[in-house]
Amino acid sequence: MARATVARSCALALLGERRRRGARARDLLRGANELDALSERDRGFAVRLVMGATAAEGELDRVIESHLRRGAKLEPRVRDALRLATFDLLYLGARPDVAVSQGVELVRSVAPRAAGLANAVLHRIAEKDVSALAAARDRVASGTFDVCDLARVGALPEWLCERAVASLGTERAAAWARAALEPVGSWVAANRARVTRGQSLCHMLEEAGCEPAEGPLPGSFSLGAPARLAPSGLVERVDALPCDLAAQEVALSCAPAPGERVLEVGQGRGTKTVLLEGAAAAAGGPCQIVAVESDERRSARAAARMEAAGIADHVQCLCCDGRGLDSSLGTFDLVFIDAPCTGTGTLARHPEIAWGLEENAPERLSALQGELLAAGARRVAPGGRLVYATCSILAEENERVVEAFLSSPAGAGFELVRAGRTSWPGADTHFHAHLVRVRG
Ligand SMILES: C[S@@+](CC[C@H](N)C(=O)[O-])C[C@H]1O[C@@H](n2cnc3c(N)ncnc32)[C@H](O)[C@@H]1O
Repeated sequence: MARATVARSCALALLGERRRRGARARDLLRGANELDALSERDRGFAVRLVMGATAAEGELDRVIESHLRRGAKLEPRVRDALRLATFDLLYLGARPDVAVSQGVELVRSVAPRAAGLANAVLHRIAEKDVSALAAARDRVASGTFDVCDLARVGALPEWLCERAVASLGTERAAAWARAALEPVGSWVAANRARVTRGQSLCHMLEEAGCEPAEGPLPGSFSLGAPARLAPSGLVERVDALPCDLAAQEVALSCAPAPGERVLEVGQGRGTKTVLLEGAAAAAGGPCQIVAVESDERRSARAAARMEAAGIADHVQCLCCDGRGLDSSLGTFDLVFIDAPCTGTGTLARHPEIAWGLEENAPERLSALQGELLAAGARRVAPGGRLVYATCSILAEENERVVEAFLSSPAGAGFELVRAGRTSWPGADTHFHAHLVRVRG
């Protein structure tokens, strides 16, 4: 009897740990000692399995349950093993006999008595669902698909696919769904506010064994060996900022001039704050940023990060609600709203998002987004810029929010300069809209 491979066994252990600790897959994988014992290849496979089985969770359960007796209950660790095997079978193109026998062995390793059930279920999936998915893929490729096909191909909830089609049109929605389970690139940005170190980041990344390659944006690098980044200390010292190309594009598109006053709403951990300071520094000198974040822990972490980045003298971190900004803050040359959103442009990087979202999340968030935009607009100086950004693909969080703002009293005196989504292959999708205050 073949035993489950070491990569699959490791993936099963990690999936179980994730479930027990309620941890996010990415956080768990970052600190997982189990992975260190694996070869580079096995490590990559185990990571792919954990990320994929998490991202596809709801669809894998639908498929598995369609072959169980009604009301049958699965032990959580048996379900984990079946999810891994089903993901392998359907989405990684494993040879069916290999995926089935490996899945059975995985189940046997945690619950020997469930091996027979696993064998029956996985055989049925191999017989029925592999060809059904291939047919759905063909229809998506030829543009003759419906929402169910899109949901199967991307292992996504149908309601989300429906909204993606309404927001993006069929062609871009198909590309978005197909990319949902694909691994994304590992990108870093240089801290360009720290000029001497920023200039040699490529060298430092090489020395750390990260295999950097220069990216298409100033200070951007893709990493061939991203696992080497954490131990290098470059992130801790804020020489390098782990940051997808789409997020880098958004920050660079705002590029404050030296000496400008900037208000950032939704600072999070401060990645874009450093990028904004870096853009100003590259243009000749620092800008002055007031960065607002409502989450206390994040705000405190951002403040510490600004110290480590060497820009604390130019950045004031405020923990408060961006909807109630104090007028004593004055006005700003640039107000940048990095709005909380569904994150539907980052599914491949954040595998919990798709099946964790409630159907009313876009509406709930768009109300908050509109309020943040209106409050931020009040702090824009005459002639100043207002930039609204999300990492969502959905029109209700993007275009609709900007349109509602422009047609409301808060939007009087603002003009839309440009708006659109980022479109780097193998990267996240962000939305950014640039407005100017034309009247006082
Ligand atoms: C898209 S994330 C920010 C990402 C961050 N700017 C970066 O570059 O890493 C949005 C942030 O807005 C914060 N937020 C949510 N509601 C807010 C509110 N009412 N006022 C201020 N910040 C808020 C969230 O806590 C979250 O950190």
